[in-house]
Amino acid sequence: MKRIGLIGVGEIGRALVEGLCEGIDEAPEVYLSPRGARTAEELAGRFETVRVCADNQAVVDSSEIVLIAVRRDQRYEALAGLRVDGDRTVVNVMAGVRNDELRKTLGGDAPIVRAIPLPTVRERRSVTVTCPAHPLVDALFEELGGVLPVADEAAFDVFSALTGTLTTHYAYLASLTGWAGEQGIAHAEAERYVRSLFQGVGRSLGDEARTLQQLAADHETPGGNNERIRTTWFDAANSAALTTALDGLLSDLG
Ligand SMILES: NC(=O)C1=CN([C@@H]2O[C@H](COP(=O)(O)OP(=O)(O)OC[C@H]3O[C@@H](n4cnc5c(N)ncnc54)[C@H](OP(=O)(O)O)[C@@H]3O)[C@@H](O)[C@H]2O)C=CC1
Repeated sequence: MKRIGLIGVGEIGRALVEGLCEGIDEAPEVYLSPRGARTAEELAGRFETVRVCADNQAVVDSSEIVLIAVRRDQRYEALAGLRVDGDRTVVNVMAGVRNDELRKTLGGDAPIVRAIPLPTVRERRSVTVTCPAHPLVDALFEELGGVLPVADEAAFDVFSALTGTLTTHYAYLASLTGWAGEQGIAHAEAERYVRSLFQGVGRSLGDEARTLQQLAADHETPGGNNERIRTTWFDAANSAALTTALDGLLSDLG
């Protein structure tokens, strides 16, 4: 049975513990840092294999894999004086902290793997990008919905940039709803309809036999309404603006 430690039991930490333990017969042992006390206590109360440790070093000492899930600026305090030797593996989930930066803050010579878990690990439905590949860590994320190991942090940054597009998607749907409201449609009706439209998109994305281009083509009548909006709104200028925003984000991540 795996022993997993978690330093930083906040939003993503909770999602990871729930994904690892909820409804699992042989859940791993999970050791939590004491900070984020309310969440840590609640998780330990809910899951038999979850325990809260006295301090962060006790988390390390109890675990084979140690996930570091504090905020970037909290890492100095969280990791001060901590030693993680080579018989353990560290998973760095902090956005914007490269593995070599973390290495400088962390005592010991444990291998460090970077990862981007998303909140849907809670339902074991999220593909997690890791760097570099590591058998234990990749097996852990495989159980949480899948793993996508990449060769270097330059590739990792490209995937990080993609995760930055999620809330824009919700804002786009809210804009569609707002536009319908301006045409006199009741907000609740517009929102219900937009949600239903795009839940259909979500389901069709699960059909991996068709490429994204095929899915778009299959939903579009030549000369029809979808083609009209795609070509008049998502035109060359709009597409170039998206590329510029992603390029800017990528260069800041690097
Ligand atoms: N939220 C997300 O969807 C994702 C987040 N991440 C990354 O995960 C990290 C955490 O994000 P998120 O969960 O949203 O943040 P939260 O603020 O929700 O959680 C941070 C947790 O760290 C705890 N903490 C602070 N200082 C220490 C310390 N010295 N020792 C132990 N624990 C400490 C906090 O405890 P207290 O409440 O007591 O201050 C809190 O529980 C970030 O680096 C973020 O970039 C990565 C992928 C997705």
